[in-house]
Amino acid sequence: MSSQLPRIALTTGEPAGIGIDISLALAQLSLPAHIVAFTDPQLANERAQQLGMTLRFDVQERHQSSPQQAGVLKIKPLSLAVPCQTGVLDPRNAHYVLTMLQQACQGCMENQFDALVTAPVHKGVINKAGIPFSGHTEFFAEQTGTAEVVMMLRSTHLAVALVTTHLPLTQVSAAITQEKLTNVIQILHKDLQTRFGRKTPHILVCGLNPHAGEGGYLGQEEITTIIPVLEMLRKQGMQLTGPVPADTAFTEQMLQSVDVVLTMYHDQGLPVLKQQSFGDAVNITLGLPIIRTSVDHGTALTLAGTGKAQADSLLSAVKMAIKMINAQY
Ligand SMILES: NC(=O)C1=CN([C@@H]2O[C@H](COP(=O)(O)OP(=O)(O)OC[C@H]3O[C@@H](n4cnc5c(N)ncnc54)[C@H](O)[C@@H]3O)[C@@H](O)[C@H]2O)C=CC1
Ligand SMILES: NCC(=O)COP(=O)(O)O
Repeated sequence: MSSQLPRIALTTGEPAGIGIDISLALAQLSLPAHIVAFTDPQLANERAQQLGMTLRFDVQERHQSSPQQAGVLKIKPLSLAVPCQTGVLDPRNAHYVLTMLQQACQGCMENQFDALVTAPVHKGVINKAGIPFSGHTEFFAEQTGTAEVVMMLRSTHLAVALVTTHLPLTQVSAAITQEKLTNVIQILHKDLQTRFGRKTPHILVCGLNPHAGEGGYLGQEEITTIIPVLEMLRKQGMQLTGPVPADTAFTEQMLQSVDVVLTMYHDQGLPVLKQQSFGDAVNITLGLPIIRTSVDHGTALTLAGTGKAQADSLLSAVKMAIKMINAQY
């Protein structure tokens, strides 16, 4: 690590959405980190005017590291393909978004930055542009040459990790193989130890089927896949409870002494966390060679340019990144 001041690459995401709005809001704060927003300076300027925000833009290819000053946004300039109409998606700007993600990720890999914090992108419009894209999580895994990563969302009350991420429900069962589940639990266990200081992390593992399969009468995946993996990993000293029925996994009693709940698919775990803490939680990609945190919300197109978008989750993502960077100094 070349600097004790955390250096953060901030991607501002889909230009028509609230990513740039919340990045501008973040720049109103003094923060103990060097933060550089990857964005189109003209977009930043236009959106700031629309929002009635007064900010100074410090546009440079490479900035000297310095703590973020309230009222100044450091910008690494990129160019939109076509001007952005606030709230209106345009597939012609999909390459701009992916270039932003790619350059910021590369900056982290080359040690120009200590962490990557992302504002939301719109997965649909990137696909509409003819580019297969399922999410930042999968994109950064590919960019960094990482075979397996784990999505974990964390609020002050709860942490939820996913075995499968952005996958149609019809493909979930087949994707949960013994190998996949083993890799996911190993990454979760290791990163909770190394990045979050848990000596023996306690992972509560949900079943896939109702009632965790009801002894095989409501599905076989617990018997064929989940139970054998948990038994094998317990022998290696991991603290794993489950598979438990997902419908009662999130009761207060079940969560006592649990560090993270591992759910089998996106909508098994995230609605619970978002019901409790939407707008305040942080999305963390585990298993990457770089630190990556993100907001817990999407592009909220109808709020772009209105001043109604909350920047709390972005601030939490930045604070989490700073904490994770400082833990590795
Ligand atoms: N990290 C990322 O890049 C993420 C991207 N998305 C993408 O966002 C797009 C829209 O997704 P939706 O399901 O509509 O979710 P969404 O999070 O954009 O919107 C859901 C609801 O929450 C509100 N909301 C969202 N963020 C808010 C904020 N910061 N302050 C106040 N209210 C807020 C919206 O107005 C809407 O009512 C999709 O293309 C999806 O893929 C979704 C989640 C994360
Ligand atoms: N629901 C979380 C989400 O969609 C964010 O995914 P990613 O773009 O961070 O991979």
